[in-house]
Amino acid sequence: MSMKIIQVKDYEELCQKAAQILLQRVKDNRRLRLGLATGGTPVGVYRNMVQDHLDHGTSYREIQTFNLDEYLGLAPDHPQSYHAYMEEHLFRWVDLQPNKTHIPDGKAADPEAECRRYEEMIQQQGGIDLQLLGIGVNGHIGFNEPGTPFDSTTRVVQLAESTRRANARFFSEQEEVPTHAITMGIGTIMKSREILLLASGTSKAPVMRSMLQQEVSEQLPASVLKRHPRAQVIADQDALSLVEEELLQRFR
Ligand SMILES: O=P(O)(O)OC[C@H]1O[C@](O)(CO)[C@@H](O)[C@@H]1O
Repeated sequence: MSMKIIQVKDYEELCQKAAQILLQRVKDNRRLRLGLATGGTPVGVYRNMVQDHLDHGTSYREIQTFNLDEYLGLAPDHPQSYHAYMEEHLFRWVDLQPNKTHIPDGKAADPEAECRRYEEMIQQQGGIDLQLLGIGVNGHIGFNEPGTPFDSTTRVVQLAESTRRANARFFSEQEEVPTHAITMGIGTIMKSREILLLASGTSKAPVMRSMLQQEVSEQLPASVLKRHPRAQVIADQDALSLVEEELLQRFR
């Protein structure tokens, strides 16, 4: 199977659909190794998972999670760190075990060593079964900006200015947005057995068109998913508003 697109009406439906797929995998495999993403898009997905946990008691006790990335220089308790984001939106509400949730340490004394440790730990734990992804307006996945080699692994990267601008909304000032991050590489992401990418809203419409239209290229990191044997994209009508119906048909 090659990359498939699930088209949904709006953000709410996107979140329901994504949560439904994640929950199914969690129920099928109590020891699932789940790759998690941050950013605005997955917030509603996590809300649906929390609601399901409260309503139906779906348990995460044996689940391991691996986050894609973390800002360099932000301690876990910094309010804009991805550690804090995960606590706020998911970890504190469900029964995930703290020793089974993994996020790169943005405050590591030796960031290069931290990257090696993180990459090795993922592979030692058996690799990721299902990786959740968002997409940046420039096509980045994780913090893998355009030009990232497809065989890259976990490493320190410099953020593109467009990424820092897009994420400035979470900080009080643009200057506070870190300039660097630790991110899984494209190679790390592509080793996942299954991938689920989410795209919502008109700001993602141009990049979604490019991703579907253009050849696979390191200039558009998310395009690599067209080479993954089990990748699905859930996108709402706004995100697909610039994609011609004929092109969409090829990914159904
Ligand atoms: O969901 P958003 O906020 O549009 O972000 C898209 C992507 O950009 C990032 O937030 C990084 O800039 C990723 O973590 C995310 O997947």
